[in-house]
Amino acid sequence: MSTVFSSLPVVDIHNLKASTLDTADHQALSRKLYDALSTTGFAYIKNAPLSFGQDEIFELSRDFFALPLSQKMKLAKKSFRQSHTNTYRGYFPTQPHLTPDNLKEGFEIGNPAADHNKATPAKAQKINLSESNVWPDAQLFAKQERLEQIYNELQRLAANLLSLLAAPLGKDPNFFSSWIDDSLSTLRLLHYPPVAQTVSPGTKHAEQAVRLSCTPHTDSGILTLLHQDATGGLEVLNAAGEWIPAPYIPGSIVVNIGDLMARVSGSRFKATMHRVRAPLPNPDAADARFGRFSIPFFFEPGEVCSVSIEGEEDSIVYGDYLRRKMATFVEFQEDSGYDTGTTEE
Ligand SMILES: O=C(O)CCC(=O)C(=O)O
Ligand SMILES: [Fe+2]
Repeated sequence: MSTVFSSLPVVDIHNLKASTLDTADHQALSRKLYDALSTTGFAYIKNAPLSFGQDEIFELSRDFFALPLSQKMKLAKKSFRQSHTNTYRGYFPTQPHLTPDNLKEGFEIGNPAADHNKATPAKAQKINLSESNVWPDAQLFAKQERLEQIYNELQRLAANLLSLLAAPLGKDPNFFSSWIDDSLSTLRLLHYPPVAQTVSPGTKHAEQAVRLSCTPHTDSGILTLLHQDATGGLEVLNAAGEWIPAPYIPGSIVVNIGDLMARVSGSRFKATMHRVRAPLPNPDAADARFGRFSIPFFFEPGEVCSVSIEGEEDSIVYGDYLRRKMATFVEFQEDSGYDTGTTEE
């Protein structure tokens, strides 16, 4: 359980830019991050060493989602288009018929440098966790290479943050190193279309009238690095049961802990519940189809990585853990509502 916070801590990580951190700076930064993640489970980080900013990453994301649905559906995962071979990476459309309070479309990519020919357990399973990425035609979307660079930078940043956390957790400095090999991290572009806020008759409490586009959840994995646009709507649950807004702070990204990392840390790190309020229609927007955009990067270990859990004798094989979790994710349920046989739209 997190603490009774009323705002989220901000941690300036400009020191990370220095290639060799002096020990005192390193320890101070480790401590600040540790304090944030062991109380609220969430923090804004500022001055991250990234080559791209808010404007670039969201322009790129808008370009993707502005593609016609027929083009995006060419990249749809097999659960939406049975004739497709991509089971894990690619596009998922909104599913208003299944989840009106989870109204989002997304595009997911994995490690661009992964060796897809390597034999992994995934090949024999329904969902291939190590499959290659799928991309729109380059004439329609020219940003594949840039997105791959962004993936690599976020992966490096997550690995650096993890290495800062090893010492305060009392772990060996290389404790997280094996998690980087063949990592299954996911970069997920998300778009939440605008939703008219209709309050059902008889709704007494403001809380019941809240329209959501992402239902309350904890992230399942290790560490999430989230870029969000300036629309607002992300809220984080404190220990008193209050939803605390986590609006965009210019120049920041949000970092939060997932369930597995909470276990690895012997519950010292908190995997805190969060949700996203549905964005309102904005008649002044340049494109009225657009509501909110966000880009979580989920840092994840490799499929065969053995993750040791504090206080538990047996370690967990990450791929097995992920498959069990995925059985509960709506984007991975078969959705015949989208399939019109084998014909492409
Ligand atoms: O869109 C957001 O701000 C949060 C998304 C999120 O929590 C998730 O994808 O796990
Ligand atoms: Fe989340």
